Amino acid sequence: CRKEHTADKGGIEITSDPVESGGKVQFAVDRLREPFVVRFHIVNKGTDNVHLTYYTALHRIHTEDFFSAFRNERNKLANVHKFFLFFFFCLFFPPGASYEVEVKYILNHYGYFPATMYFEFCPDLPGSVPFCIVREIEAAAHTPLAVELGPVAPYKPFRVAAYKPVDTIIVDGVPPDRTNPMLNAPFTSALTSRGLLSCPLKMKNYSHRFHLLLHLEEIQMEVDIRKYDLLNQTMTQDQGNRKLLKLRVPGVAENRPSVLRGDCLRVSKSEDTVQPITVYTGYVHRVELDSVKLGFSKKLLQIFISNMKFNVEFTLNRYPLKLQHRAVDLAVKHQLEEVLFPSGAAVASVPMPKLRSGAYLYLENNPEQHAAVQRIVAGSSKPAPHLVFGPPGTGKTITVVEAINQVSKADPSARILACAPSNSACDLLCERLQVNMDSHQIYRVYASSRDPNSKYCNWDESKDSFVPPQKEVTMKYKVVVTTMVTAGRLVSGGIPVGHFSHVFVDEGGQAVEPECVIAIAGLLDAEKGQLVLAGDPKQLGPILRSPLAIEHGLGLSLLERLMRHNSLYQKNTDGHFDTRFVTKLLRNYRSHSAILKIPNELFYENELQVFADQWERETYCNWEYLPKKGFPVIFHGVMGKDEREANSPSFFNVSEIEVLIDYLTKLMETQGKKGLPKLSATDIGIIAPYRKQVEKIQKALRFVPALSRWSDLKELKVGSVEEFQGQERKIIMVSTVRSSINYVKMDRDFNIGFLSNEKRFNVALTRARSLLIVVGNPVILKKDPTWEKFISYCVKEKGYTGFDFGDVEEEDDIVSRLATLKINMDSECEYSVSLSKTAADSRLDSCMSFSPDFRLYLLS
Ligand SMILES: Nc1ncnc2c1ncn2[C@@H]1O[C@H](COP(=O)(O)OP(=O)(O)OP(=O)(O)O)[C@@H](O)[C@H]1O
Repeated sequence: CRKEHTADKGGIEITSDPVESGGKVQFAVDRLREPFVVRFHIVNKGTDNVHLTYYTALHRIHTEDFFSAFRNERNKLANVHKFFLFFFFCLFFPPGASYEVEVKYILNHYGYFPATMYFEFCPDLPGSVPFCIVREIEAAAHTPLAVELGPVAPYKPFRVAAYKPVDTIIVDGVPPDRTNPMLNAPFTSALTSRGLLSCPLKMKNYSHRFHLLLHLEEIQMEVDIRKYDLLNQTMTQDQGNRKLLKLRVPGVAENRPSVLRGDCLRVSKSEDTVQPITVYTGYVHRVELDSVKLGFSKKLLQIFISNMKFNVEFTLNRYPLKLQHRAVDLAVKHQLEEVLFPSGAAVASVPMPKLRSGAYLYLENNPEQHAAVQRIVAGSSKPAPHLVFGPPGTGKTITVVEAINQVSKADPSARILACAPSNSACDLLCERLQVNMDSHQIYRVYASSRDPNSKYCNWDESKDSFVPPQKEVTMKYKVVVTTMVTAGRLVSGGIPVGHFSHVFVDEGGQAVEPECVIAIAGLLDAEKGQLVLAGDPKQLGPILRSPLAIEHGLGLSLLERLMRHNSLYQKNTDGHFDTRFVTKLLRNYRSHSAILKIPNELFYENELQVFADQWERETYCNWEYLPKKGFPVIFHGVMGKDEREANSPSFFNVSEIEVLIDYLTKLMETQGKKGLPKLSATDIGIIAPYRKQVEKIQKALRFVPALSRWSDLKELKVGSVEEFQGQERKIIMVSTVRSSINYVKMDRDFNIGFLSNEKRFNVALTRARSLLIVVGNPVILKKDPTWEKFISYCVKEKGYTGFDFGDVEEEDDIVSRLATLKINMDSECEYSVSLSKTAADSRLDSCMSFSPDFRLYLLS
């Protein structure tokens, strides 16, 4: 369809200066606010008379930025137009005649400004049908930084291999040391009754139902992973270890596909066609940004030569799934009914203890937090779990940390397991625990794929690697911190049931129930153990692939299930929670009220109260670069381009990075002046939804000399929303990247990006204490109702700056014009449209969003 539109036809030929390629005229504008001219030469090379009936530009650039002049061959100015209007006239084109259209670009901002030129012609013959020729224009204004960050190679997507059943011989490879061999057991369960899925979850059907849901999820994962299979790939010998082969896997850093150390891939030589085909399994020894290092059998290494082509199949890592299957079985075996389906019957009345002095005893200023810690120390909900829930920044993690501290002080024999779904959340727990507890008492257990950053952990210096936690060593520590999945290793390692008197789970809303149960079943005593779950169901939840598993409740965390379906955790008739079981926190100690306003309105019924320290939250209220003093939120509108490079599927947007770097430089220049505090790189966090953008931002941080004045620049955290869940920074910058509407569906399908994901929006926008800067394309983001609220709020409060998208009102003018027109499209489509106002609205709205392909699609 696009080719059809951009093709010359009817004898008319359109060339341009700068020269177009494939219907696209691309050029860079060196200086802002200076005109750049694109010339279109229209020649009738045919034998018939033709009329140019109208031409127009579809775009959203401010009218002052873009206008055209129309000249005939004697260079006389025929017409000067400002675009954003449709031009109707009838220009006679006899054979051999030529005209020139000049389009002048004046860019006021750095960024990427696309437009589509649309010319319509009609042959001068009775009954003839009009036709159109389209040219796309892409104007870009970039700083040297953007040039440095631009694509290293044009994007070339990987070809998806079609599945063909073949007869194979498998040659096993060499796994890395200490890989748990408990992987890839055969898929056993028979998918039985639908009834099992439709009846309510009970202890009786607990394991069966979760086995079934987990298998449904696994089937979908199997289907999804096939999409990443690769054809005709070469591998290289690793320079450091010649026994390993390196394979490029673009997207691996973004879990597309998800590959971890110890996983295995299957490769076969592309030239092998005679069956049975030999398939070599390679074990992943190391995952890098866009490649993996694989250990194969000698048999492959002996025949390996460079440039040898391979077909590659990814396989699913079943380890976390197997642990979840085992956990739900153990839950039944160890009769955890009063923990997972508490009735409250066995709850004893216990006195509230007096708390000992501790680092976080400022919790005394908050009666809910203080009481929660007391109740946890007393074990007042036992054996039922105690839930701590509340919106962002209300001190859930601090309450958990202080409760751990107080429990360990009150009972020297207490042994505590502290878990969270992600490593970053576990690291935060460790960091905060160490404020008040002796580091010798805390043991951080890492999975083998992690870098060590804690002194007391399962890192073996002599082996330069993580080792499985030794039972005797682990049991000596008062507090063990690990992710829920890695907690499964404690069960495998033989830590006895009841060793841990307490299990604390932070960010409990982020894990599916069987994942959470890994840290409980086989570890916690069903009667004497105390489980504490903290989290916020409105923040990031579990990531699942199977629509069927989601439909039947696998997406519900244990925390959320208890809150929704168990009366102990619901408000009683007087509208209050039973505080023996539930603590609801509502005082936000983190952020300025302007930062919280929209999330509070959208997700928390305005219940959230601002309690953050006044000096801290208002630190940036007078910053000279705020669009409005007193409102420490900036939405900086950027007309960027979401690009990809080489064959990585991940996106980046250099125009947004330029703006981020500009703000960072301004923050650096102004720190310590005019009442602003000195800043360290750890005070700032940058959130981006795609791995490539994270990588490019990190590169930009190294590129800008001014920023090297921050000696701890490496500590400036750049990461995904998932990596920021539970975290906070004085200043948070968010780069939304998305600038083309036609990638939005992809975001939804792969569960990436910011759009169409309220929870990600909520987490990203509630991390800042005193300054929040969001950089993005308002026109695209506004299509999402949540973002539309936030952007309108920023505009209304005068926190909006950057590219002027205020022309949207003017669209109404065009829409009304359109509405009155009968538009004849090209002969292929052969339809005349009389647009109604509403139809025109939606058509034009879509036309005006920046994707050229999409606009062309609509035109057709
Ligand atoms: N009672 C309190 N008084 C003063 N500051 C507090 C209090 N409780 C928590 N804080 C501070 O508030 C901030 C947010 O706390 P915390 O990270 O525990 O919140 P959270 O509810 O876990 O947040 P999130 O939902 O984002 O994970 C921290 O800086 C913490 O030190």
